[in-house]
Amino acid sequence: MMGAVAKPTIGIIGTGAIGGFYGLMLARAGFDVHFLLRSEFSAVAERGLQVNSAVHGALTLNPVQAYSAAKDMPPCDWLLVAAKSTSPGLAPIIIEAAAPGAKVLLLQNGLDVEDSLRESLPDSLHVLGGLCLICVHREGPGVITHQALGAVNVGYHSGPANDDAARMALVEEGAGLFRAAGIDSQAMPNLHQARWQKLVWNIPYNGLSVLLGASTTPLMADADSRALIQALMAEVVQGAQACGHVVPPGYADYLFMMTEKMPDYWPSMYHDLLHKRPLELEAIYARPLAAAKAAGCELPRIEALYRALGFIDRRNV
Ligand SMILES: NC(=O)C1=CN([C@@H]2O[C@H](COP(=O)(O)OP(=O)(O)OC[C@H]3O[C@@H](n4cnc5c(N)ncnc54)[C@H](OP(=O)(O)O)[C@@H]3O)[C@@H](O)[C@H]2O)C=CC1
Ligand SMILES: CC(C)(CO)C(=O)C(=O)O
Repeated sequence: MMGAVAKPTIGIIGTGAIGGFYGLMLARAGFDVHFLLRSEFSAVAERGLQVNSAVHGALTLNPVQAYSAAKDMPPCDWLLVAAKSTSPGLAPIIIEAAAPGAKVLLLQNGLDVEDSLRESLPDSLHVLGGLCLICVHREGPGVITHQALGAVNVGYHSGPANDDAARMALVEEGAGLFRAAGIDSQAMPNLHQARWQKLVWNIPYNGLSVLLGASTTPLMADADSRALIQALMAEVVQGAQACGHVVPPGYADYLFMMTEKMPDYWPSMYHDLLHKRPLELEAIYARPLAAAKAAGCELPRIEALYRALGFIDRRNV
């Protein structure tokens, strides 16, 4: 008789909107999920996590296996890293919570976010990237609003898997966790390319929400902001292509139309502005600009947006 396959132990590093939402969904699906928190630790330890979802209804998880220090967490087979790309010192935390040969899945926006983490992690750990196509934000301590979408697409970055079959097996294992929790998840054969593609949305909307103080509905209702969004999207496509990546024809138009159908949405960068947290400018703007420049491609509109955001970010203390 075949023995039952043990479910992996999952650690959430950074239980905010993304970590809280996916962690809660995985825990409710029966996975053993352990949540690392910082400012919201006491609230979540006392009252649990709550997700008010326009897709799944009102969901709660109480009690929560909550931790204020990684050293107290059990060794985790999968670590879902959902702290912002601006959060310093994640590598030692990950190392403390990782089981031998653990899979570290970085659920952040931006380009090359895995590269900087990889440098500080032991070779024995796998690093994967997850692209979250979702609209979630923190409403209050342990309370998350989920407005729309939800998929996580997974790709392999680096680590001990030394051939395509081994890498794809791990990607499928990661995608399988989300699917088991009722979340759509596709395997991405080229993580770097997929990160460029996601920037076609994040570069215009994240930055313009901060610069113009506007959510997606007003941005999509005004002729000037529409033109600006489309011009910025076209530059991201140009940058991706200069770096050798394929962006399918019509992809920017598809994202533009998708945004028209989305409920009114404030991108996560706007929430950072509001709460006086650092903006994710390095990952979402500086790295793509530098990569395009190195490939001989100037992106003047994105550069102007980046400089304006830098000004705002430095004064937002
Ligand atoms: N929100 C969204 O809809 C989407 C977000 N993303 C990306 O996902 C990533 C996460 O975003 P989001 O969930 O919105 O951000 P949040 O600010 O809601 O969550 C980040 C969480 O990480 C915690 N954290 C940071 N550093 C540490 C640490 N050292 N130890 C423990 N906890 C820590 C924060 O704690 P504290 O409470 O102390 O700040 C916070 O709870 C970003 O890269 C974002 O761009 C991608 C797609 C959609
Ligand atoms: C809104 C959406 C779906 C765009 O890709 C998103 O995932 C984000 O805010 O980063």
